[in-house]
Amino acid sequence: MTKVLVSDPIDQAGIDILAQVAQVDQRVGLSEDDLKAMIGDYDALMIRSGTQVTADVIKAGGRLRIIGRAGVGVDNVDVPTATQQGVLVVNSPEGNTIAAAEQALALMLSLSRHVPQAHASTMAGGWDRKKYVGNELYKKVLGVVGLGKIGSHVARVCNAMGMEVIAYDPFISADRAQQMQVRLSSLENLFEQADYITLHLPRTPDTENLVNEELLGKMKSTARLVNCARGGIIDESALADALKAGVIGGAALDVYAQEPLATDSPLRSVQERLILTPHLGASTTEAQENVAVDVAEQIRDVLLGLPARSAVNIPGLSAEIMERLKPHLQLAETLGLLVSQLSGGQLQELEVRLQGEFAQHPSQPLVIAALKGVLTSALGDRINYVNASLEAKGRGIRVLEVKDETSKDFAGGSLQLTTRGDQGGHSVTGAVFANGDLRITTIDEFPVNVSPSRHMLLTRHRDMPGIIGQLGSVLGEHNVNIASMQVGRRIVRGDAVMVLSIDDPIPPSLLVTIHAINGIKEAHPVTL
Ligand SMILES: NC(=O)C1=CN([C@@H]2O[C@H](COP(=O)(O)OP(=O)(O)OC[C@H]3O[C@@H](n4cnc5c(N)ncnc54)[C@H](O)[C@@H]3O)[C@@H](O)[C@H]2O)C=CC1
Ligand SMILES: O=C(O)CCC(=O)C(=O)O
Repeated sequence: MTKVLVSDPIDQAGIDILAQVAQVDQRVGLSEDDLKAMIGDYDALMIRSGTQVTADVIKAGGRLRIIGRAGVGVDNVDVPTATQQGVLVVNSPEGNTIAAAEQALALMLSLSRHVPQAHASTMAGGWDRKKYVGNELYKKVLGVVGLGKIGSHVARVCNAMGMEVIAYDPFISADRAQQMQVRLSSLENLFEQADYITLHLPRTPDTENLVNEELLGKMKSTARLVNCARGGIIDESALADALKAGVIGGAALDVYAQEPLATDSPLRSVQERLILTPHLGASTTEAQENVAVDVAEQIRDVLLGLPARSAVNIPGLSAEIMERLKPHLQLAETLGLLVSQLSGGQLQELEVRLQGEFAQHPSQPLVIAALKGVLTSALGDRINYVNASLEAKGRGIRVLEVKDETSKDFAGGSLQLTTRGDQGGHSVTGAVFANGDLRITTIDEFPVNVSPSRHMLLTRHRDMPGIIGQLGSVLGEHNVNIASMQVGRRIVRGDAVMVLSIDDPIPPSLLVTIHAINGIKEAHPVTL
């Protein structure tokens, strides 16, 4: 029975999708130890930001195939360990973009018009119209740090509100910024010039405490800072001090270095000019339904053996590419399986050569598929698209990618895999024919035209009378049925290869007999 554990509150629409293919257990509020004890029974885990999916949790998930994060940030998942263990991590990169952007806008407006403070004062019986005089956003300078999905939506809305928008994002081109009517700036400049600063970047080792005492000191004394991105990007003690000393005009935070916010956090001692919300950026009905459906659909698809559209730990392998390149990926994996079984021994290098039209496809997914095939013989089910590159690297296998657009061997091009290792090397080529059929087109230097089949026997032998007959007899005597047979050779009575598709695997004792046939130089049973 396929089982999914849901360990954070998830919209019912997502649960209904998961229930189409699995037993769904909802257990909110588990400790790390509880999770470790339970995870071994589950094929998938669905979370929001509340669950910490640590390395130990992932390692305890013996049959865990996918972790779905109903949201953007995967900083509560140990992604490197998931990758190493071959566990796919998916998220919902766009489901809560608008919600988070609107939370930042709500906080900016709340800061400029003192909405929470005025509300509290009025509820307490007051009627203070002087104390809560605010400022307009119109014609003010907004500094956006991180001009990605959320940052650019904030920029668009604020442009429409008549603000001048500047941005700092080292990964965005000036052209792209210009299209959004945003002027790029240095981080220091932005902090000096802006009346409002809003953060929309990820928390990484580079961005931790990025907004520190020094940067806060550059802000105008009237300027206001909003963080709806991630806690830990702002040094919270330095911010508390800056607010108390009037170094900056105000701040509004939705996210914190430690969540829930510690009772003794220095932020709690700031009396004025600070608005705090408990990580509500994604908490709209619409966003929660979007992310739940988006991630549940991906979990369902992966459990059914289909690709996920927003995989975090398979770079370059989107669902769209998986679908478009399906036969090509199958070919790469099949050739990988084939060449690794021909090669044996310790592999040191794999060359992936994309020839003719093949060279126009993105190479990274094809390389990953080839590596998956190559490593399957050694690692079986443990290897998948998630961990293939990492496992290859860990084994010291050098991967070379070659694109040769000039090759004209087949209309759709061809793919060649060549191994080099302690037992020499082998090379196989294949193509995808118009109807999606896969063909093996060369084995080492010999041309062949073979459809891959589950069990095969490949020999390298001297091209001389009697060998084919003898091999056929030996297989017959051992009750191994031959489905098809083909010989490839370059010169008469030189070396040749024989490719047999057989209905049954070759037992080891039979292989010894085959090797003993005069003229047979190599014999490789292959399972694809
Ligand atoms: N408060 C909440 O509930 C929510 C928070 N988030 C958080 O919001 C943040 C932004 O999310 P998206 O816009 O969807 O991500 P995104 O990936 O579309 O954009 C992030 C941008 O930050 C930029 N960036 C990276 N390093 C930077 C640096 N050192 N300095 C400046 N810019 C840098 C990137 O180039 C990118 O353009 C993420 O941290 C995400 O986890 C997202 C959704 C809800
Ligand atoms: O699940 C949540 O409410 C948090 C959303 C969030 O921070 C994210 O998607 O990165």
